[in-house]
Amino acid sequence: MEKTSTGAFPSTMNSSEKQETVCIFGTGDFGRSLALRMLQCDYSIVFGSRNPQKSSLLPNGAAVLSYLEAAQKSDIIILAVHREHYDFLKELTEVLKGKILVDISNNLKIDQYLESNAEYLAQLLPGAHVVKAFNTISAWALQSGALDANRQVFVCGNDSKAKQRVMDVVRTLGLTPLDQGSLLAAKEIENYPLQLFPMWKLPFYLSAILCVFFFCYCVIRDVLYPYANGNQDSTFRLAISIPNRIFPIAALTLLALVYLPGVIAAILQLYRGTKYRRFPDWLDQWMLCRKQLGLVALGFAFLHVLYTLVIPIRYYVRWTLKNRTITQALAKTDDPFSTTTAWLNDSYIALGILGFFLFVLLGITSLPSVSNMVNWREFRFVQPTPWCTAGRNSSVLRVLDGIFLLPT
Ligand SMILES: NC(=O)C1=CN([C@@H]2O[C@H](COP(=O)(O)OP(=O)(O)OC[C@H]3O[C@@H](n4cnc5c(N)ncnc54)[C@H](OP(=O)(O)O)[C@@H]3O)[C@@H](O)[C@H]2O)C=CC1
Ligand SMILES: [Cu+2]
Repeated sequence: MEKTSTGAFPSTMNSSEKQETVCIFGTGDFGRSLALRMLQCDYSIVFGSRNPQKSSLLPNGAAVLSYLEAAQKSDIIILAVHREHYDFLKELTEVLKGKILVDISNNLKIDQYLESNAEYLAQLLPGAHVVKAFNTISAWALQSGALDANRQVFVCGNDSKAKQRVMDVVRTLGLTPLDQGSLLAAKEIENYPLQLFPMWKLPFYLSAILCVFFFCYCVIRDVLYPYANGNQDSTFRLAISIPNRIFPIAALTLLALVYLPGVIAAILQLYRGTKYRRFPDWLDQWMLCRKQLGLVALGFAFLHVLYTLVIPIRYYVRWTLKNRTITQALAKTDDPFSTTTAWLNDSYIALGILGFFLFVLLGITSLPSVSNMVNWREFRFVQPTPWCTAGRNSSVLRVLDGIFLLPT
C-alpha cells in the first residue's frame, strides 16, 4: 500500500487511506493525549478551543479552531472538558444536533452529582447522541503507551449506532471496548476510576481480624504461659513458629468463607421459594468478594509453605535434634524406629502438598485468561462452587468473572 506523505495534513482532508476526522473539544491534558494517540492511528484531528491562537503543546498535525468551527468539521466530538464547564455547549445546540458527543469526564468524588455527567450532557443537548467512553483510561497511559493496567474502555449510550461508531474508534486505538448498555450505566462507569480496590476491603479486614485474634491466642499459649509457668523465654517463637501457626488457620478459614455465602444464599432461596429476589446487602457484598477472599487465602497458604520449608535450617530445631542425639548417646539409649509414626508423618505432609496443589489450581483457574479457555462444565469440574448469584447486576458479574464466583 502506498504511504501518504508525512507532515501535517490539513485536518479536513480525508484521503482514502485516512481514518475519519474526529473533533476534540478542550486542549487540556486529556484532549492532547487522546489526539496524539488518534493521530498515530491515522485519524485527522480538529481541536475546538476557547483560544485557538493561544493553544500550545498540541500534537503535530492537529488543527485548532473555535468550538463552533471545529464542531462543523466532524460528526464525532469528544468532549475533553470538565463537567463544570459544559454550559458553553448550549450555544452550540444547533451545530451539535444529530452529532455523536463522547463524554469522557470523571468526578472528584463518588456520587458527586445526582445524575451522571453523561446524562447531564444528554439533558443539556437533547438533539445530540451522547456516548460515555474513555473515562477509565488516563491521559498519561494514552501518551506513554503504557496501557498494561487497563485496556478496557467501558462504553454506554442510548443510540446504538452512535455507540457502535465510538466502539470502532476505541478498537482502532488498540483498546478493548466493553458495551455496558444504555446511558443509565454511566453513573456506575463514572464511579469506577474513583474506587480503590473496593472488592479487597472486606477480605483485608477479615484477614486482619483473623490474624490478630490467632496471634493473641498463640502468644498467650506459647509465650506468656511458659514464661508464667517456668520463667522460660520463648519470645523467639514470635518470628516463625507463631506466624506459621496463624497462616494455615487464616488460609483455611478464609477458604471456608469463600464457599459459605453460596450455601447461605441457596438456603435463603429455598426458604423464599424464588431466586428472583435480591439478597440482603451483607450477603451481596460477601458474594461479590469471594474471588478476593480466595486469593488472600491462597496467599496465606503460600506463606505457610515457605515458613514450613525453612524449619530444618532453624537454629532452634537443629539445636533440639543435636541435643536429643547427645543425650541419647550419653545415656546409651536409643529411640527405636516406628513405622507407624513414619507413615503418619509422611501422609500428613503428602496431604498438605496435595492440598496446596489443588488450592493453587483453584487460584490459577480463577485467572480470566485461563477460565476463558475452559467451558462451563470443565470449569465446574475444577471449581465445584455451589449455586446462585441470581438477581445481581450483570455488569458487575462480567467484571468479576472469576472462578471463585459463580455464573448465574
Ligand atoms: N487527565 C486525565 O488523565 C483524564 C481526564 N478525564 C476527563 O477529561 C476531562 C478533561 O480533563 P483534563 O484534560 O485533564 O483537564 P484540563 O484542565 O487539562 O483541560 C480541560 C480543558 O477544558 C477546556 N475548557 C472549556 N471551557 C473551560 C472553562 N470554562 N474553564 C476551563 N477550561 C475549559 C480547556 O480547553 P481550551 O482552553 O482549549 O478551551 C481546558 O484545556 C475532564 O472531564 C476529566 O475528568 C478523564 C480521564 C482521564
Ligand atoms: Cu500445614
